Amino acid sequence: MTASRASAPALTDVQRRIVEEPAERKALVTAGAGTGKTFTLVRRIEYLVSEGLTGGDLIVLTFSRAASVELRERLRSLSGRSRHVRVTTFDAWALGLLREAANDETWYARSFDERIRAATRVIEDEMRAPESLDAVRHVVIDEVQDLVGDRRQLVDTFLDAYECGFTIVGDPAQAIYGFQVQDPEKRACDTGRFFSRLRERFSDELEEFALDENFRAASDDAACARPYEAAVRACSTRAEADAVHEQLRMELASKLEFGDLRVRHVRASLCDTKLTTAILCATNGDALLLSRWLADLGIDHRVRGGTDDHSVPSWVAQVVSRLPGALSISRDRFIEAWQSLPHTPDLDHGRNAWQLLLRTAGDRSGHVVKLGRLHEAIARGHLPDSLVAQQEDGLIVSTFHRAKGLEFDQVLVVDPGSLDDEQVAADRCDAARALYVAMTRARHDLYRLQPPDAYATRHRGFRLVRKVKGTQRWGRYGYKPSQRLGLSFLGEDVHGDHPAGLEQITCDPGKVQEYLAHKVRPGDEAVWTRLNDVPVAHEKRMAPGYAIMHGEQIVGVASDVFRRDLYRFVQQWKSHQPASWPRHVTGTRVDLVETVAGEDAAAVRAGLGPCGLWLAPRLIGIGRFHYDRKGEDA
Ligand SMILES: Nc1ncnc2c1ncn2[C@@H]1O[C@H](COP(=O)(O)OP(=O)(O)OP(=O)(O)O)[C@@H](O)[C@H]1O
Repeated sequence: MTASRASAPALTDVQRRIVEEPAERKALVTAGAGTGKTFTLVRRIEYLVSEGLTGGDLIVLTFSRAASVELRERLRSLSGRSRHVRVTTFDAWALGLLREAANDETWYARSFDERIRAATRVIEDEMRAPESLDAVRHVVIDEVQDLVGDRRQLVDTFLDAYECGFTIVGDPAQAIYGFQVQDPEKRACDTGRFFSRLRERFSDELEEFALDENFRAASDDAACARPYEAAVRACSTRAEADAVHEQLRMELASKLEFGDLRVRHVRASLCDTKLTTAILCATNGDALLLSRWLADLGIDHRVRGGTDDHSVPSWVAQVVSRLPGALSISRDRFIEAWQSLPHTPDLDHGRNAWQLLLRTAGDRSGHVVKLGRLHEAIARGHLPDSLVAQQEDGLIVSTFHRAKGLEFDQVLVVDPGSLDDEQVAADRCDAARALYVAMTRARHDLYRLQPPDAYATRHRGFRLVRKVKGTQRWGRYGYKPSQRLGLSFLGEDVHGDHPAGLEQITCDPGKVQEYLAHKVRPGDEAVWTRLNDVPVAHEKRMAPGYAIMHGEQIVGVASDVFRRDLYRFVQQWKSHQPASWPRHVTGTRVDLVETVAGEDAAAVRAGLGPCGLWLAPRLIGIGRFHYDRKGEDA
């Protein structure tokens, strides 16, 4: 997705004007999909750096870790000091401000939204606002259409309080991060409010720009959603959303069907490594079922996680396990351990890995990594974006939302179907904009893809796979209201406090770690097996324990989060009867093997050293329940 500076395309006249504005300029750029907003921002940052701005003078803000990694990657392709500009998410920026204002470590334990609100109060209060903010000369924000709720307030407050220039870019037609404001009414009011506030507040100084040349779409098919941009941008009522959603669906229906994936040459063109390919679905439930279909056909792929899903790579725990008893690591010891890892990782990658660890948990000298600090950073999720970046190569399956900001050579879009009657206007507008985003991601080819009924969330107009109330999960229901046939998995479903083998079901934890490092691969099947028949603690509202099996080997046990959500799901209908719990749950796959930070004492008891870091599988998919009792089998 990046190009070296020498081979980078030339800027258009408007792009150049934006790029070369003085640092004190307040510039708002609104433009459609694929018109080069991010491309222009990168060059703008490069220009500002060439004009003498440094890390302290320049703030670059993005929404998600994925967006900040993408922007940083693009900056890295440039030469000089712009490679080192700090790109940060709103959440990381807020946390940084709070820590500067008062070195109170308890901020880590608060939610993202709490930190954002607290950081806003810090900026408002002259006595507490960090001095570093006085130095800021320019703020760059990408995808500003998503700025709603607390994050909008944070930026509003900062721009009111500090006199600095800004370059803010966005596309109102792609405003779909509605989850930041749960209440759809409030969300409808908030959408677009940042743009209008900016225009009011800086009416005299604001310089507005529009980009209108689409550089992404190199074919008519790839450009087919463009004519709907104005309608998508403007839609705010139920009728408008329904109309444009239907028009986009009809446009999609006129595109070529990708073909039957059971046919070998069709599969081969899906997995062509010379092309980047994405399959996009409306919901995560759709994406998980589609992923199951691909797995059943033996097609390698990755499901794109959410913005806050992050996993620490397995090499971290593997390196630590090669340094028994160590409390800190030097570069030489790290490289030595790195070279002994399985799957012969290359040395350049090892040198980068060392730099990432230093950034995460380096000591004052900048030459040694403290393992205690590393444990703390992993446990708190306070990690550099590049350490936890999702792997983006190969075939990607994603929701429409999560594909925002990305582009691919070929894109296959699954028809989202008509909007549900019960959806309110704000959600309908979000859905129309999400479909527009999906249909604007292709560089060359845009296709339709229809999964078979067995892998679709709807059957004969009935939603058999739907969101489970009060959880982030997707549930598989039957035609009878009492039927509970499966549940989706989340990142935190494998118990992380103690390593596999130590509690609930005992075996040699060291051997499990070896097994995870050498035998478990992304895409492998995992089966959840109920550990006991005791109808567990109803007062704790938890389902029984489950062991996670990879073939004959136990690789983990279910976390309390999973057991509570399973309890809630199964008991939803049968609240006055003792529930029957699935004997097995199949249909889960290993997403990856990751490093987790658990209890130090548990690691010591397990013979895994003093650092509390070990390997655990992360699982994905919508499981399928298998019950003991006849007639209830899924
Ligand atoms: N002046 C240009 N000449 C040639 N290609 C360009 C130019 N500007 C941008 N591009 C290319 O157009 C594509 C889209 O650019 P970019 O991702 O920056 O668009 P965007 O407006 O941020 O898109 P979206 O909002 O849809 O994510 C990229 O491949 C980029 O390299």
